[in-house]
Amino acid sequence: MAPNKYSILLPTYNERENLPFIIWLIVKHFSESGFEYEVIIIDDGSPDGTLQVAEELQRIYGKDKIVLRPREKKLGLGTAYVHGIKHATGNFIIIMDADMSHHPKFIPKFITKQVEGNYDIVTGTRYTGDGGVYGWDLKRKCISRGANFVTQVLLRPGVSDLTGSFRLYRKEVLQRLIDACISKGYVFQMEMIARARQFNYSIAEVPISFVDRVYGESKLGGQEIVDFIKGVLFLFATT
Ligand SMILES: Nc1nc2c(ncn2[C@@H]2O[C@H](COP(=O)(O)OP(=O)(O)O[C@H]3O[C@H](CO)[C@@H](O)[C@H](O)[C@@H]3O)[C@@H](O)[C@H]2O)c(=O)[nH]1
Repeated sequence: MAPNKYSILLPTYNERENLPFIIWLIVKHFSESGFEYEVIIIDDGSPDGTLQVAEELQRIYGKDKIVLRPREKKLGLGTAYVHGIKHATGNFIIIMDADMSHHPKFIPKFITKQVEGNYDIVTGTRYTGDGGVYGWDLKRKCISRGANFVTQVLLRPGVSDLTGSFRLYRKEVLQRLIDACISKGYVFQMEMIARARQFNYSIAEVPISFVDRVYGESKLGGQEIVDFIKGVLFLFATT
């Protein structure tokens, strides 16, 4: 049987400063653990020149390790994953942020957990065990906690952190969930877990520390929050 291969989907929008660090850490942790991998960078026409940095990283680390699948304009986080999976050659997919809030040191823990329990999905949690959030102001903490509380009550997902987005999926599971999911943008992450529960996929959690970005800005704005509330109500009604 062929060894597992892990495709890391890395969506980027204005991540020029962060990209070299996150790629270096991904390469380091995969090299140390010996798992086979590729990183697929999905840049949405970032005006800060992220794609040029990605091209330079591809030159350094090689085209087999750094795959570029850019799009011309900003089309949202959810569709970036949809686009990325089309090009993934691994049998497992890892999705994570490129802004250093998700540390690649957790990836080997996700993989170990998946292998131990033969899970379909392993999801990072900030809200149990050693998990935590560092660097957010009170407003952002309240938004995240509030969103989690509401989704826990309405959707009863069986995972402690529904709005996080550091996850490992079996590729065919992710593909089926993507096909079933309607939401775009931030609520996409939440719908993925809600649909996974509907389909009876097994899900494990790994505590992670989420550290607020130092460079660049979050793309979470008023419209995303409105879309999120609409999305929760839609999932409450349909799952
Ligand atoms: N390609 C592409 N990438 C995008 C887009 N919007 C954001 N990204 C990339 O997606 C990642 C997360 O975006 P942020 O805007 O930094 O997210 P955040 O506000 O910190 O939110 C994070 O935490 C939330 C939970 O608290 C998560 O729900 C969310 O998915 C994300 O992980 C980053 O790598 C960013 O460059 C887009 O339209 N297109």
